[in-house]
Order: sequence, then structure tokens, then C-alpha cells
Amino acid sequence: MFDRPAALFLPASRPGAIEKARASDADLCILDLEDAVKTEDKDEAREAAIAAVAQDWSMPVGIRMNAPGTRWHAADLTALSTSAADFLVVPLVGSAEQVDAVASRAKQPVAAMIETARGVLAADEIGRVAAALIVGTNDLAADLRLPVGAGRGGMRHAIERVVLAARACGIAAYDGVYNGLEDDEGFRAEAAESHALGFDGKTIIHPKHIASCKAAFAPAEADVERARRLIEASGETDGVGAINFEGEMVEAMHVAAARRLIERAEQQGE
Ligand SMILES: CC(C)(COP(=O)(O)OP(=O)(O)OC[C@H]1O[C@@H](n2cnc3c(N)ncnc32)[C@H](O)[C@@H]1OP(=O)(O)O)[C@@H](O)C(=O)NCCC(=O)NCCSC(=O)C[C@H](O)C(=O)O
Ligand SMILES: [Mg+2]
Repeated sequence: MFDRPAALFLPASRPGAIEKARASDADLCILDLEDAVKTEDKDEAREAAIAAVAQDWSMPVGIRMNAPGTRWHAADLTALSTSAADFLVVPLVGSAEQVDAVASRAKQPVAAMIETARGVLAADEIGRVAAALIVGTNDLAADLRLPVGAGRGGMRHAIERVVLAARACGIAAYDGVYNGLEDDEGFRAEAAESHALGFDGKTIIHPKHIASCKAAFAPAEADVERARRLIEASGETDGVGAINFEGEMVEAMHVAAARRLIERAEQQGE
């Protein structure tokens, strides 16, 4: 489920957005009950989310609940754990226990949002019990007290650590959202960076980001061709030893990476 790049967030309180998301090409949709929903709309949004996920979706659809410790969390957990959502998302996770508390009651896989210094430092423990890690760059910037407009330099170590934890735990990692709605170039640059950092995908806040997000994570044609040649040159097994492939040393891990690349290309080309 968490093997495709474009994860679209939308407020569960906006019926128009729900319809647009269902009709979109997003790889995953996440109906939000947390920050995108006003306090007075929380209960109604929860009901709307539960009704929405009971409909037919062409992609996996999840619900982001309110954070552990908030006044809505218990009601969210009770209602969402038996809903038709394909997955749940817990925001502001600071410990593995917080994910466990949800996962032990929910019938769905649980993704954890890492968006505080505490969460980053516990990411490897959290990754052992979560189905995926999602960076929340807005909350993270605030928690780290990064100056407004300072960019991602100050959180680079933190987001790299989330990728590291996800890889160590064998689960997916999604990068945070890009807030600029009118800055396509900025979005493309950040999505390319997400891909280069090793993320499996990126969370996005508007359907207009879907195509660029997918493009950023799609393997380049030349890389796919090279991967096919590499696999052919390596023979039938992964036990290739070291070979000279087109002037570069290639060993078993390169063959495995080439196979993963082709698999991803085939999946995204479906
Ligand atoms: C950011 C927005 C509030 C902008 O809304 P708006 O100005 O209304 O956008 P448009 O005029 O372009 O909307 C045109 C139609 O498109 C639909 N739409 C807009 N956004 C989405 C969406 N995300 N998914 C599906 N459809 C969408 C609108 O409904 C319009 O259609 P209609 O209603 O029929 O008129 C808005 O884009 C928005 O709310 N985005 C998502 C916000 C959200 O979910 N936030 C939570 C996740 S962000 C996060 O996780 C932060 C993290 O926690 C962190 O700390 O970093
Ligand atoms: Mg957040």
C-alpha cells in the first residue's frame, strides 16, 4: 500500500475536496481530521470521513486522526478503528507506545507522523511498530524553532534520520508537504530532493501537485534501460561477484537495486 509516491491530504470537512480526491490520480488519499479541520467541525468531519471511506476509492484511503493527548483522540480511535479506512495516520508521534496504543485497537495498518524533535529521536523505535513514517515538516520546523522562510537546511538531519529509521525497519517513508500552491518550480525542486534523499514518496496538499510528485519519483527511462542491461550482464543469479559493467564496478547490491528500480518503473507505468 505504501509503495507509491503521491499521498494527497485533504480536509475531511470539505465534501468538494473528497469528491475531487476520489476522482484524482493520487496514489493514496489521507482524509484529515487534525490541523486542516477547525475545532468546531471536528465531530462532523469524523462522521464525514467515516462515510467517505465506506465509498469506493480507486486508491488506498486513510484517515489522519487527532494527536494522542488531544481531546478528540479517544473518540477518533474508537470510531476509526472499525471504519473502512485502509490505513490510519497518527500525527505528532513521540513514542512507539503511542502507535502501539492505536495499532492494538485498529484493524488497519498505522502510519506515524514524525514531526517533533522527540519523534525524530525515537523514529527507529516508532518504525518498529508503524507501517510507514511520514515527516511533518511544518510542525517539525516549529518544534525546532527554525526561522520562518529558512528552508529545509535546519531540518535536514532530522528528515534524513526518518529515512534511515524507515530503511532500518523495512517500512516506507514519506516526505512532508510543500505549502506553496502557486510555485510549481519550488514544488518540483523539493519533490526531486525528497526522491534524492531516499523517500518513497511525498505528502501533498493539492491535486495540482500530483503529476509533478509522480514525475519526481518515476525512474528515468535511461536509468531503467541501464538497469535492464545491468541485470542481463549479471547473469541469472545475484551471486555476480564483482564485474566490470560499462566501465564501472558492479556487485550484487547493484543488481538488487536495478531490480527494485525496474519493479518501481513497471508499477508506476501501470
Ligand atoms: C490549501 C487549500 C486550503 C487551498 O484551498 P483552495 O484555495 O480552496 O484551493 P482551490 O481553490 O485550488 O480548490 C479548487 C478545488 O480543488 C479542491 N481541492 C483543494 N485542495 C484539495 C485537496 N487537497 N484534495 C482534493 N481536492 C482539493 C477544492 O475542494 C476545490 O473544489 P470544490 O470544493 O469543489 O470547489 C486546500 O488545498 C487544502 O485544504 N489542502 C489540504 C490541507 C490539508 O489537508 N492539510 C493537512 C495536511 S498538511 C500536513 O500534514 C502538515 C503536517 O502536519 C506538517 O506539520 O507539516
Ligand atoms: Mg503536522
